[in-house]
Amino acid sequence: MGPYTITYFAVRGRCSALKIMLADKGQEWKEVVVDFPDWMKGSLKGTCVFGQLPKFQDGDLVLFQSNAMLRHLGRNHDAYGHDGKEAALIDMMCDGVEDLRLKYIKMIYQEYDTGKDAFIKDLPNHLDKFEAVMTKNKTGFLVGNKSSFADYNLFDLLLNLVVLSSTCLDSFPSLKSFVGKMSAQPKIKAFLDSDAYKKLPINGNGKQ
Ligand SMILES: N[C@@H](CCC(=O)N[C@@H](CSC(=S)NCCc1ccccc1)C(=O)NCC(=O)O)C(=O)O
Repeated sequence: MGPYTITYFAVRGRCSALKIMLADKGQEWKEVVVDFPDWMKGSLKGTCVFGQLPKFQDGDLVLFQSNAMLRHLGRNHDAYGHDGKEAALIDMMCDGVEDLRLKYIKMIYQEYDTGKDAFIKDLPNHLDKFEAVMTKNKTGFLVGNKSSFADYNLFDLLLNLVVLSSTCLDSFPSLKSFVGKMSAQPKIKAFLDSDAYKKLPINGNGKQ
């Protein structure tokens, strides 16, 4: 696999789950950081399948859609379950994470001042679904007995949510333990402690 190149804006956004997974799998990658004014000129945008970033290159394979990138790495780095049934459940959980991520993104970019408090108030109604799955599975992962791309996606989103509301996991012990264990994984810890990660804002509008 590889070499890997990630082309994105100078934000964590939709690429930090991907990078956390790559780091945990001991992989290296190149980054092409796109300046927003350059992006607005349209030459790169016109080459993107959906007119958007991130763009992910794995050798001569070029992918768009951040969840497709996670699935591709899941297939190639033993993070897509032990069989078709687990793979289907992992897909389901990744789609569930995407639903919550989209609500988060909408609040951050479109409704931060008027909608932040309501979002935080409603958050337990979403976190309790992931808490129930994590608790029922008993392994410390969403599905099966090893980390999948859905776990990296959830972990990244939970890190953002804890920045937004530091106490949001206090009523969810399985999720809190999950974040603690993932954060303590040596390769993940090294990446989260790196300047490459820390120097980037979570979102593109300075809100978090
Ligand atoms: N379904 C896609 C969504 C990709 C996406 O939304 N990309 C955004 C960036 S990712 C994101 S969280 N966007 C939120 C707002 C934003 C825009 C530009 C820079 C940073 C953030 C983008 O390319 N915006 C520029 C454009 O559409 O011309 C995926 O999962 O990759």
